[in-house]
Amino acid sequence: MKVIVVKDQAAGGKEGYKVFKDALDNGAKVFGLATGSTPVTTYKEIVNSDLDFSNCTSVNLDEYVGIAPDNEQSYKYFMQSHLFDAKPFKESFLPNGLADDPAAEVKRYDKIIDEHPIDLQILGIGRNGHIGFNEPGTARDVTTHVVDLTPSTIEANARFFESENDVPKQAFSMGLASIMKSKHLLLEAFGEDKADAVKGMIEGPDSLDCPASILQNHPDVTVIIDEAAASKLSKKY
Ligand SMILES: N[C@@H]1[C@@H](O)[C@H](O)[C@@H](COP(=O)(O)O)O[C@@H]1O
Repeated sequence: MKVIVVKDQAAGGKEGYKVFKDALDNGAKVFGLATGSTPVTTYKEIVNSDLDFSNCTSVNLDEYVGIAPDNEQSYKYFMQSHLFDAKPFKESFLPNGLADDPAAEVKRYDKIIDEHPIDLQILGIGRNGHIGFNEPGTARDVTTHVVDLTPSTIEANARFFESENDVPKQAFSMGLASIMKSKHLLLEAFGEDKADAVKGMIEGPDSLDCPASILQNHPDVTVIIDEAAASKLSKKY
């Protein structure tokens, strides 16, 4: 893993932007995208740049079950407002939170990922080490699936909703096997509440208890963290 420690999230956004730019310059055509507060500064740098994704495809990591794409809490809405409105892609895929038949939706999404192999996948990390919505204990050979969110994730994501009760209890998520197929992975983490998860990912045992520790097995991972998220690492990076 290439670990880059920056002062704060704003500086992390600038580093994240460089990874996207390098990928584009090197011919990347398919970008795996993430939501949450973490990638926001990277998306902002991209929006304020002249990078052009109009010949590219995006494939998002996850979406809440039961939420319509035009609902402000949906990940689709997040992507529109943080990136796509300013930087449209040729085509953009997200799971459909309102799919009538979840099993068929999972198949549809796996087919999309198979047909659009991801060149660069950006990831955040949950406080419990989840990536996408792959919670601790998730098997590593799983592709897209419906996840029952853990109380810790529901509590952490409640800040985006009026109350914790409004947070959906399930989500569609790319699986760990799908994520590991991406050519290059960029994981970002900012703030002290990510320090344990970051330590588990980089220095902890490679274990299902910390889903992000699977990244220790990927040949091309860039990790961008701020000093607070790096504060529990025993080695200097
Ligand atoms: N499914 C998302 C993840 O993709 C994200 O990485 C994580 C961290 O969110 P944040 O970046 O807001 O801390 O939260 C959610 O659960």
